[in-house]
Amino acid sequence: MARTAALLIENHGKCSLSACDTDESLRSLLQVNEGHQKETSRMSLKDEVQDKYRLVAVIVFILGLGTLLPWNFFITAIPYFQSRLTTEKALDRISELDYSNTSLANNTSDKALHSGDDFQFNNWMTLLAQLPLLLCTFLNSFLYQCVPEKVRIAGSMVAILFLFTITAVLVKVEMSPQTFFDVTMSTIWFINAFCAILQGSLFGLLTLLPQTYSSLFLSGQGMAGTFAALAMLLSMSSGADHRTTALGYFVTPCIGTFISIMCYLMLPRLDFAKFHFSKSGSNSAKNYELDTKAELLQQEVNLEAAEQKQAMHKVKEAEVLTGEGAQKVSMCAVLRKIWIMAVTIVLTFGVTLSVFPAITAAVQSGTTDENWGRFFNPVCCFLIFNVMDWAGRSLTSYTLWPGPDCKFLPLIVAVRFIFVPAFMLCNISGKSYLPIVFGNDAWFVIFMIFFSFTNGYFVSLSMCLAPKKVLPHECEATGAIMTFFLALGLSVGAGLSFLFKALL
Ligand SMILES: Nc1nc2c(ncn2[C@@H]2O[C@H](CO)[C@@H](O)[C@H]2O)c(=O)[nH]1
Repeated sequence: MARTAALLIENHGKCSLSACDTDESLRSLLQVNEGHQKETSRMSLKDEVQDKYRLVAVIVFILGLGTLLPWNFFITAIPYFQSRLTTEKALDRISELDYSNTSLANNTSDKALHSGDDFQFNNWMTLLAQLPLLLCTFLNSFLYQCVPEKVRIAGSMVAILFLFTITAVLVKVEMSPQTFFDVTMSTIWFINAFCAILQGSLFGLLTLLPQTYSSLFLSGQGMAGTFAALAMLLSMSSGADHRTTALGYFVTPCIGTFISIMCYLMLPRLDFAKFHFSKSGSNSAKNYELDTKAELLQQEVNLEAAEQKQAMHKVKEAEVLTGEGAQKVSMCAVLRKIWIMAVTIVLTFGVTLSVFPAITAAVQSGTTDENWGRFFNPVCCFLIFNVMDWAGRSLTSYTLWPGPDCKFLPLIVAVRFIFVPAFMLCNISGKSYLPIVFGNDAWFVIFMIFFSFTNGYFVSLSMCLAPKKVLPHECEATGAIMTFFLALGLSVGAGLSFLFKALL
């Protein structure tokens, strides 16, 4: 190992010397070489600092779950919001009627109850959740320089907790449907704005931890939807009345967010996190370089003599790359390399959000079984979506088909557009233009399984393949660009949902 370390230092010198010949570059090269002694002790320190009991891993998973709680708890509760808006709107209309004409009263109240979506709640909710995500992802890229990370993360979580508490309290407060709609939409806007700042800041923090922790964070995000669907099913099966059920349901994310805050506050106390977070922003590029070498060195210990040659090649490659790291990263150059992945994620989320949840949540069971009718939506729409979405994301741990060089990926993903008419032709009441072709519940379940699985798979695939198309020093920029396109895809889909709803 010592011999390899010496070779590395020698190599580093040669490589960097050929790459740079100005005084400044030579000075920085000397600094880097001076740092090699520190590097060796850092490497041994890294060996010692372990994630005890995998506590940091668990906390990162919970934080991931916490970031997508707001979006998932709001979409899963669509029937609650609609029932509140619909019933009260219907009552409003009934009170405006001339009660001497009973049959008219019956007809109109029936119509009002069935029109259900007078406020276009699903569409507005989707749009007002995703637009702040897009805007605040932008905002966070400036905010991170002037607002400390602790304030952004802890502040956002406290704000989310406060807004969830308001939502839970509102369950028991009577108000006019219009006021209820306005207050709910404002809550959705602000809760998702804070959520975007939280998500962006946590992604930034995660770059300081080993890569497996980013996967755990994404996994936690994937579990948030399942958590919300299970919370809904549990509160529904408690047998309590509608309002108490909704109250129990909205108290769950309050507890979840509180636990996330506690977890975040615990994080800097853990040695493993302390060690990684001590890397300051300015040092992170250098530390990345050191980490890469430490990992290469560790790998080499176990290599046979023949394999060592190959490993040295890898080291040289890393040296060349870190040499280039000193150069400025051009966003346009990175975008040119990853545009296929960017288009893929926009198309995937564009198709998904254009029907989920705006149209899928309006699909009803074709059976007459009242009990199944109540559970149809939380189970067949939300639980299936979230479990299969998570399964699709997980599959990318085993395969990354069709690989980073496939030029047809956007075309393959565009095939998912077929799900849009498929869902539109399902059992949705009150349609004006389209017939019900897929009235059987089994059709909806089959569509949902393929729709959600491919969503999870292609989202994760594009996020995993993008960094493979760029050099290591361009990875951070790649992450930022992909996060922007992820948010863009969600917003485009949310906007399209209005069009598809109007075509029903
Ligand atoms: N990563 C990420 N995915 C989101 C966000 N909002 C909605 N989604 C995804 O949108 C889909 C529909 O809920 C699921 O795959 C969610 O994970 C967000 O803020 N971040």
